[in-house]
Amino acid sequence: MTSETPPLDTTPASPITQRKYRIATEIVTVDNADEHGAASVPIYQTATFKQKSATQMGEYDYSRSGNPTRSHLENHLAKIMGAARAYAVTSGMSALDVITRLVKSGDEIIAGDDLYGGTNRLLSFLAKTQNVKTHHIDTTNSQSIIPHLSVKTRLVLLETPTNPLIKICDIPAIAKLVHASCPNALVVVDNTMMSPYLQKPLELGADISYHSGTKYLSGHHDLMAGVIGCKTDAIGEQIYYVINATGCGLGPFDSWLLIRGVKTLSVRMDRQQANAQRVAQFLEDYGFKVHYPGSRSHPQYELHHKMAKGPGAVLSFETGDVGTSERIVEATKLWGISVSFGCVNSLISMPCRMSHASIPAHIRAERALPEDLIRLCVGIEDVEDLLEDLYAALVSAGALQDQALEEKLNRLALDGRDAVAKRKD
Ligand SMILES: Cc1ncc(COP(=O)(O)O)c(C=O)c1O
Ligand SMILES: N[C@@H](CCSC[C@H](N)C(=O)O)C(=O)O
Repeated sequence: MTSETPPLDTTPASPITQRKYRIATEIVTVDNADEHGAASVPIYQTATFKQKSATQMGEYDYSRSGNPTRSHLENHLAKIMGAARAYAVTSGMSALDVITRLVKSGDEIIAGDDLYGGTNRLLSFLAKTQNVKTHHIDTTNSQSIIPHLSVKTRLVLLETPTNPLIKICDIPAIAKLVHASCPNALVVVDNTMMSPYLQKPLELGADISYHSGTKYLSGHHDLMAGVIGCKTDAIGEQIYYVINATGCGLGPFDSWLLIRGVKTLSVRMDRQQANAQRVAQFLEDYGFKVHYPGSRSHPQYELHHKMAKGPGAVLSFETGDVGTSERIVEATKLWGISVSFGCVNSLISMPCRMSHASIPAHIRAERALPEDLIRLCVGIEDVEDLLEDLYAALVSAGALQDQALEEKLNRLALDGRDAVAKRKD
């Protein structure tokens, strides 16, 4: 697709009320006017497109510039994100890379003090190599942005909820402050944790909303992708220019996989967050400090629910001891030890050892990121199995006392060792 081609109108409406379909319907309804009536969007696995003549160019010429499978995905994403334009690129980091290319040497970025480790790494790289300074602030206090706003401010980069401390910021309030004093600044929201099903930053005042499509949008950890949604065509033009110039557009097969994955977003998310709610409650009942916007104890519970339709399925909790946390993570069986989130399978990780290990230890300490923090990404399994597995891990790690279960777990471990020894004999 060329930068001039407007997205297809993919906004069907209810025949009775004439209003836009509800988000769960929009998510699963991928328009596909295929000439053969293919039920699934075809994969245009091609680098080039033949032209009618030397002077008459078709809609597509080269897949770096545009590909019909990617266009289908992008039109669909624009619809569900409420974006004028949406673009699909090769990873979430690639999406942020494209966005930060709108920043020039001497400009400044304002970002949170709790944010994904890879984002922190890219911002540090820009500071070292491009003379682009980032001010890291506590985004939970909207006013804390004011002293840093200036003519140099080009991007204000927000996560809400943040990864991994699940802090919430007030998108409308911050966007208002930024737009009032810095007309050239763009408010950019990393909406990976929520997905457009739960939260639509562009409708809350953001100029750009982006996602790691690797996570909820695809849902199965079988692809890497990034998605950029733009509030206006003018911003979309700038973003498209960078994508075409740098060549990071998503390939046809991954575009197809992402179309397939996104169709089940609402059912996955409903189930995942229902499970997460139970897991958060379970941990709170045992006295752990839990970070989850579905918990009434979350300091910004009200604010989060003003902006989002649900709490999502990522939560973190503290045990008070790094060794205990390591033992818990290693004792789980159903919860896979893995970075990332948004997958249908449940995952457990220690951010300071894994996803946020690239943030130097002294900066993690300055930003009060607890070293013992455990992050849970809750999947679609039967929640009773998830709770039993977590309970057994907490007991076996010594975080909870249950002598009968401890003895049983020890017996099972010994039986297991005996069985292995017998097999070797
Ligand atoms: C909040 C958040 N944003 C962006 C990214 C980057 O996405 P990707 O891994 O697809 O590059 C990640 C994780 O990797 C993330 O957790
Ligand atoms: N080795 C990777 C770690 C990726 S972390 C992925 C995800 N965003 C998460 O929060 O778990 C890296 O250093 O980038």
